[in-house]
Amino acid sequence: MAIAAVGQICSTASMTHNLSQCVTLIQKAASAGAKALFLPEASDYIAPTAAETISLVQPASTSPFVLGLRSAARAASLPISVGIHEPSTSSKRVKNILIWIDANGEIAHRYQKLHLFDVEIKDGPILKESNSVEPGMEIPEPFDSAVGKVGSMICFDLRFPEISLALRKRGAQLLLYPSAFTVPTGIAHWSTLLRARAVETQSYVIAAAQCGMHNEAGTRRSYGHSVIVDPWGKVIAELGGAAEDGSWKEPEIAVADIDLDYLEKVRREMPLLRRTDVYPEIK
Ligand SMILES: O=C(O)CNC(=O)[C@H](CS)NC(=O)CCC(=O)C(=O)O
Repeated sequence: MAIAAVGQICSTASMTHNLSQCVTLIQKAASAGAKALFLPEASDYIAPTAAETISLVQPASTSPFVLGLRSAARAASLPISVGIHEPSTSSKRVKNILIWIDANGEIAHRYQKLHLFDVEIKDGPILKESNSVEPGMEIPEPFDSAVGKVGSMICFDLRFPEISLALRKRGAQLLLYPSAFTVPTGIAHWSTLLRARAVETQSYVIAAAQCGMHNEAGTRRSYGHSVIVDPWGKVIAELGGAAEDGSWKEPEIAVADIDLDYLEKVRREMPLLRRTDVYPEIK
C-alpha cells in the first residue's frame, strides 16, 4: 500500500502565484507520507483569453513554474503529476500536457491532451479550447510509479471511455484526469463520469481539479471537487467546491491508500471479458 495525494488549487494568470500554491501542496503531501502528488490541469496558469494563453507559454525546459516544481519535487523526494502548457513546434497554438516529474526532479513522462473542449452551452459556458490548443496524436504507454502503473489523460478526455479502456488494456492501474471542469458540467457529470471510468476499468481514478474563480473579471470559474475513486467505484478521498461567489481560499490536498492487492481482487472476482468476437476490440 502507498499513499497518493490529490491536490486542488486555483490557478490564475500569475505563474509565481500558481507555483507557490503547488509548492505548499508538495509540502503538505510530503508531511502526509504520500508517495506521489497529483495536481490539476493547467496548474501553470489559466488565462482569461486564448491570446493570453498563447502569449504566456514557455518551454518546460526554461519555465520558472516547471523549474520551481522540479526543485521542490527533488527537495521533498516526491514524484508529481502536473498539468502545464507547452509551445507547439508546428503551429501558433500551445499544447495542453500532463508531465510526470520524478523524485529526482526529472521530467520522466509527457501526455498531450487528445480531446479538446469546444462547447457552446446555452446560458452556460462558451469555451473553444481549439482556438489556443493543438490536440495530441497518441496514447503514451502507462508507466510505473510507487503508487501503481499510471495512465495519463486530461479533463475533457474523461468523456471518452475508449482512451481509458485502451490504457487499462495496456496495464494501467491508476487513471489520471487532472481537470478544470466548468461548474455547470461539473454539477451535471463530474462525479458520475469519474466513478464510471473507475468501475468499468476496475482501476483507481485520481482527478485533481482546479477550483474557484480564475480571474478578477469573473469570466472563468472551475468546479473543484477533486477525488480519488477506488476500483469498485467508491470515493476514498474528496475535496469540496468554491463558495457561492466563487471564492475559495486555501490550496489543499486529500489522501488515500492505493491498494493494488484490492485492485487485483476486484479484477479477479468480476472478470470483465470483452466480447471481441462480436464487437471490434479497442486497439
Ligand atoms: O484553459 C486552459 O488553459 C486549461 N484548459 C481547460 O481548462 C480545459 C479546456 S477550456 N477545460 C476542460 O477541458 C473542461 C472540460 C469540462 O468542463 C467538461 O468536459 O465538462
